[in-house]
Amino acid sequence: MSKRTKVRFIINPTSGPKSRVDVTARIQQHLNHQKFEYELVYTEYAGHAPKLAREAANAGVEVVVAVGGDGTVNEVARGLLNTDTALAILPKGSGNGLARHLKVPMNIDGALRVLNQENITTIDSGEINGLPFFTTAGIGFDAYISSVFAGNQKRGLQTYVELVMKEVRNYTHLPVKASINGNSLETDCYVMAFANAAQYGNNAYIAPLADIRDGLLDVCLVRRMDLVKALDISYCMLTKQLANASSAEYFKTAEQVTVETEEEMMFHVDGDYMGKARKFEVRMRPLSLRVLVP
Ligand SMILES: Nc1ncnc2c1ncn2[C@@H]1O[C@H](COP(=O)(O)OP(=O)(O)OP(=O)(O)O)[C@@H](O)[C@H]1O
Repeated sequence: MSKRTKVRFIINPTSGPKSRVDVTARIQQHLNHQKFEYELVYTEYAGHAPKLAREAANAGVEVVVAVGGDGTVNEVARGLLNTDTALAILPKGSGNGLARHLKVPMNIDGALRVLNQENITTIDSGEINGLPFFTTAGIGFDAYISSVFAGNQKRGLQTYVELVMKEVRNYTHLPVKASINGNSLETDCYVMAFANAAQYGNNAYIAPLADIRDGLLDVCLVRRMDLVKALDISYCMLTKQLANASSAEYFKTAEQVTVETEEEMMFHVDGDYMGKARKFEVRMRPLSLRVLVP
């Protein structure tokens, strides 16, 4: 028998809805065992997955599978950056932005079929204040929502939408100084989203023009918010029209974006709240991660 590909599944037991499919049984049933030899490891705490992924890469494991949502994908992918080991995704979160962008099926069996095909491409990643992101990062309202969502007992899309509807009136813009494509900009900022992939997850397209292999950062700025704009932006996100919407401004850049604020602003990385800062430096790392795609 020819040499089998080594695969490590890194499973976040806390991610996704409570009623979950038995992932290990599905792997046993649907993985092509003639092609792959595999092991399963479980994360024991937040921040464990990068170590588990890097350890696998150093040991010559060819594919590491993130079993979880975008937070888990971020942690696993971080550990694999600039290595020969490829990332695969078994989506188990509520948003699954990177998996959706890459057209990985949302069901475990379909995602395992993608794994079995072993079709690999290389994608960009982004970095905000030195922290890697693969889907989106952002400052302002979306980070505020991720901070509130993190403390919420209930998860899922409905909870998320309810939270956004409630908090959109409570959150207010802050003045920022930004440098984008060599232009200085003094503006109010309700939200500034930095995108590698086109969507936040759940088919909410914050950056419909994003190409994950073009080396470019897509930036979406909403200066101020009111109810009419909130409805327009929601509609445009769901219909992939945000790049042309009057309520938002959209840029693509190959250069570093710098944003400075007097007052600390919250930021997130792939939907996980990261804290506050007064200065943000955002850049791309072109073609820095190998991934399995359909
Ligand atoms: N064993 C663990 N215990 C507690 N937290 C963990 C553990 N393993 C990973 N985490 C943390 O859980 C966070 C959320 O995981 P993930 O995004 O995969 O699931 P989710 O929040 O259910 O999905 P979504 O983001 O799509 O809603 C990760 O960022 C990670 O830091």
